[in-house]
Amino acid sequence: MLALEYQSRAEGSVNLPGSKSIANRALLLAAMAQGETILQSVLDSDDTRHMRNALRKLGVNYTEQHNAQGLEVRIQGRAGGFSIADSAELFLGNAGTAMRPLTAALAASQGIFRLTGEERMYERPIGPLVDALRLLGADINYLQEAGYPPLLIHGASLQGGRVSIDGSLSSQFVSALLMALPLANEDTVVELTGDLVSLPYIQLTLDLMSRFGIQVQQVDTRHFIVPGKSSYQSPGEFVVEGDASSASYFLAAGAIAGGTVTVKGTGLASLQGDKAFAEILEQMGAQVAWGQNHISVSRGELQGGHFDLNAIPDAAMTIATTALFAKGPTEIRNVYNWRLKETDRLHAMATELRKTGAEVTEYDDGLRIVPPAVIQRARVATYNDHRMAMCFSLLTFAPAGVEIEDAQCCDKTYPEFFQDFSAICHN
Ligand SMILES: O=C(O)C1=C[C@@H](OP(=O)(O)O)[C@@H](O)[C@H](O)C1
Ligand SMILES: C=C(OP(=O)(O)O)C(=O)O
Repeated sequence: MLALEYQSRAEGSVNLPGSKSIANRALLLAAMAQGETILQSVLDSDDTRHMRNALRKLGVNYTEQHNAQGLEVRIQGRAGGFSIADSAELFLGNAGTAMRPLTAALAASQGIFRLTGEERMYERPIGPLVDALRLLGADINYLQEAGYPPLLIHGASLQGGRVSIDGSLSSQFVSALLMALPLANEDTVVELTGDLVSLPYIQLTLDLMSRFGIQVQQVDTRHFIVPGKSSYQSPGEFVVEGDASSASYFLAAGAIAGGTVTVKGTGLASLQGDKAFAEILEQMGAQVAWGQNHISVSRGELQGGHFDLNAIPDAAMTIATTALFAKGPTEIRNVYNWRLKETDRLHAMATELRKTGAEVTEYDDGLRIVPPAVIQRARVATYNDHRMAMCFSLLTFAPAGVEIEDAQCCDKTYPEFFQDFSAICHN
């Protein structure tokens, strides 16, 4: 249990760790590309370790070295899919950005692959992705419950042509399919169905594919054409930008208790949708200054509000704890898929926010949070969810402080979070 005592002020700057979403995409695309890729500032955390270990088991040659910018990974690309002589078991923890993309890439590779993970991974759906891949000729079997990992994949050649995929539970299904389709035998027209979620992550995938030499044609918001029989091309050196979701905890600290807090590594030029978190803070009353590659936030009189946060589901959790410091209620809506992530985040968040004295209504797709007159000291359970540990750290700015159970679950995306966070906190 980690006790965070009262801190009256937030001030300083932080060099963000690399983006999880970009690192796991870049690692996979570099492994399938023609030529050597040197990835710089790669996030070194559980989620990217699962991807890196999986690539190693798939026979990808790479070296790792720490330098001043963080982790450098030099990858010898395979100029195509993966090929192993017999079978491999890949343990992917609870990393959605490893499980979903590898499922698609391995369905189009050679060999027999068993994809396993933590218990929670077996409760996170993958059915819509498997359905789409099967339509293209993939041979994928569920080893436990239909629609969920673990999976047994017999690599096959994917046909291409036309395919539709339901994007209403996770954008990762769409991203995974798009990234694997250059391995198919012909071009593929992809149609997205359902109420789409987390859209900026699909754009991120298209941007990364383009950086690795594959141009996807976007016909309209629901139709894409991906060239088949194509190989990714190494961009040479590629620098992973700072993680915009990780930035949210520091920016919220500035909004609540600034001083000015600056995050370095994400900003106007960032490819990540979660940079929009700073705009929500601004709407709540914080002062925000943008640079190409940094964002600074200073304190303002924070007001609650009504926000549709479907586009920024990860940073949205930080709005829920920031809401405790705002005047008036905050409603966060259209985040139904919080229920499918590291834990049922709607339920977990409602339960833990109530411990502070807040009045919380849990909807199917969101929360209404009425802040308490005085925030109570809570012992916050984290449900093995890194973002629960990180977003509740903001309660250090309440005079009562906060206690966080199993705080080290932040290892999933940000092992040094509490060191970096304490460096901007002052009493
Ligand atoms: O594609 C990605 O890198 C991600 C997409 C989002 O998931 P959903 O599309 O499931 O909302 C996000 O929550 C996750 O942390 C990373
Ligand atoms: C939802 C998340 O992770 P994953 O990539 O496992 O989906 C997250 O990081 O908040």
